[in-house]
Amino acid sequence: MFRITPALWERIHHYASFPQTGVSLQQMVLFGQNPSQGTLLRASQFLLEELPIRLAHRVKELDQLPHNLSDTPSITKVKDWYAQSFEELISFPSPKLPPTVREALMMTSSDVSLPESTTNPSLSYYVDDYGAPVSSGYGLGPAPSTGHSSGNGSGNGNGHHHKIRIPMERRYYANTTAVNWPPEVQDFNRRFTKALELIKKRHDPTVTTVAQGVLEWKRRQNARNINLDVQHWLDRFYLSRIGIRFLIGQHIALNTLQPHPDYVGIICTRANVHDIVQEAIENARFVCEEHYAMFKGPPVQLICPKDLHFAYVPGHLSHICFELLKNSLRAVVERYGPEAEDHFPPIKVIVVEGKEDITIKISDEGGGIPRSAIPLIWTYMYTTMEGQNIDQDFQASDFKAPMAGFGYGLPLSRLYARYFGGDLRLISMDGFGTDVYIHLNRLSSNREPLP
Ligand SMILES: Nc1ncnc2c1ncn2[C@@H]1O[C@H](COP(=O)(O)OP(=O)(O)OP(=O)(O)O)[C@@H](O)[C@H]1O
Repeated sequence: MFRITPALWERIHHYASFPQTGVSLQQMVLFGQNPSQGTLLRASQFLLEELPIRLAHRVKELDQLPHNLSDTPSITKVKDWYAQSFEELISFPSPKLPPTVREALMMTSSDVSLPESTTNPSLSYYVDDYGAPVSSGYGLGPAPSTGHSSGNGSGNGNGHHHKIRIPMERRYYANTTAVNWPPEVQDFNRRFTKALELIKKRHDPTVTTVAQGVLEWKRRQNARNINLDVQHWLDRFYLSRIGIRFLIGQHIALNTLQPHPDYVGIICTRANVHDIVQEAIENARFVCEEHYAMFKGPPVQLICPKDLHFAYVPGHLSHICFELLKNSLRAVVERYGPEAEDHFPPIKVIVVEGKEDITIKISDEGGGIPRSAIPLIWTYMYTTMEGQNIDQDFQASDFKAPMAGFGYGLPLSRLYARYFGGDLRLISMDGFGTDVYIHLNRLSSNREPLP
């Protein structure tokens, strides 16, 4: 079993004293196009610096959770995973590179204009425990030296040597197409990708394990709902996890997937909204029919231009739509009863493209939600499904959920929407039905909100 030694704690605290650096979807698209081994190396070096900072922030937070939550075995387990991944990254051996290659790596592009990112509007939602808005963590503060970060191996590796921090777009990217990369570079990229794959896998069950911890704690406290500070903490923690997994997933994809004209890593530059929503409708109806043992679930009407494209991570959008559709289907079935199979009122999905946003509205006639319950629906663990238990199968991934019962659908979907500068809103007409609006920022220049 992994243990956090006092020396490791010291490193964790040191890294946690540095701000995290947010990236935007637009930057990731531009930097990841036609990557050379040099670009990939540069991206690895950025991650070797950025990921330990993000992980360290989380280990520290996991350790300082309020109300003795950090004592639950599940939370301790998650903390150890974060610390272990942190240690693997900070001790990852740097490549031995000839001076010419090191110089080439430091070159940033002159013919590509590097896009800057803008503040993510959802950042204002993530306040710290004292009610103050959290900072974006972006800026020119000092960064810890990892011995990898500058690409020239000049860091002393003891973590106490500071240097001026350059903006993300210059740290992540180098214009390296005309360089002949020695085999060491490819070898390093391959090894680093393998290490990231292991780390990603280790953290697969994080959401369910943390949920388990909160559930244990809720039972111990005999509490019906979770406190506001725990709620805020979970929002920050899960949001940060989306970001860490996005960076890791993007890097693995860039290193391992065959080039595709519509994809840069896991980002689809021409994500077709109609097709993604249609697929989510089919999947949600299937799960609903299985769950209620029905032949035909409530009908879903989709009104969406067939040629509406934008740059997005399709997995994030499918996840949001699937979760919301499941909620609507369940509400309709429970209001009318499974025997009303042929008379269910349809759920309407309308997609519209505006100047800044693409908005998806999902309207159901499932009876709505009483106003008194509205604040609760955004809290984790709030569900009206009977027999709340964490399905062990759910561990496999975030994207394989049962019909309902976990109380994570709405709050997690909202985090996914906010991650790239969008939002999620719900308006209910008690006694009639619910409208949910998914706002997606189509400009994709917002950097990640990093609490
Ligand atoms: N469209 C809707 N109509 C009526 N009630 C809804 C609707 N959407 C959500 N709710 C209510 O909000 C609660 C919380 O929803 P949420 O999606 O967060 O969790 P869940 O569906 O219960 O479980 P899961 O984590 O599996 O999604 C639901 O249990 C339900 O009572």
